[in-house]
Amino acid sequence: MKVVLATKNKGKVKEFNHYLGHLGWTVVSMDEYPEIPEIIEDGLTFEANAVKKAVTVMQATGLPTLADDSGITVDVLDGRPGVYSARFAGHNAQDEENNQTLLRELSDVPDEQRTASFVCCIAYIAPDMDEALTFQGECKGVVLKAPQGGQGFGYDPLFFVPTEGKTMAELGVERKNEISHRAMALLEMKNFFQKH
Ligand SMILES: O=P(O)(O)OP(=O)(O)OP(=O)(O)OC[C@H]1O[C@@H](n2cnc3c(O)ncnc32)[C@H](O)[C@@H]1O
Ligand SMILES: [Mg+2]
Repeated sequence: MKVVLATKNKGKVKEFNHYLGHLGWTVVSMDEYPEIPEIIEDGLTFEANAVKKAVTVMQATGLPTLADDSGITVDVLDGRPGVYSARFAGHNAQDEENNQTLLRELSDVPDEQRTASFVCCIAYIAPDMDEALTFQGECKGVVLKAPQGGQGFGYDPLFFVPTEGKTMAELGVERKNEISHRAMALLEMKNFFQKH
């Protein structure tokens, strides 16, 4: 299977390539389609944004397309930043700035109240389909008070996974792709395609 991966996030590209490579899928990067304009992620849910990204890129390329919308939901912040995770510190914010914003918002919050989840929705659509398929995944963790680890991307250095005894940034792509929110959504997708 040949698919376009509708993301500009290099960390996601690495994880998808690693996972889909094992499945024997051929992945075409968005770099090959510089003419596709920026997609405004104005959905109120991960699903709405993932579908919007997948549909836009499928229509522009005429190829089967996968998109991912994801983020961190922090319990004590009533689920924020959620779908706004990429823009927590403002439009076009860097990972480092978003992480600083998260640490600041949680500066007075004790350890036992720093629980959070990483959430991922993957959308798949091909030209012959009426609507996108979507697959969800979630991974529970705790937001640390300082970053730990140098792998991964985004909020990974702050996201401690109790069952692993490590942050996501300490796991490496192989292990992250077995336990992360993205891995869970990819597993759902893999199971679907094995049955259909
Ligand atoms: O929209 P695309 O082009 O795919 O790339 P993006 O980085 O803007 O991706 P999103 O809109 O889905 O925003 C996701 C946000 O959540 C963060 N995030 C998502 N998955 C993550 C992961 O596995 N580890 C750490 N942070 C993650 C990521 O850093 C962004 O700030
Ligand atoms: Mg985005």
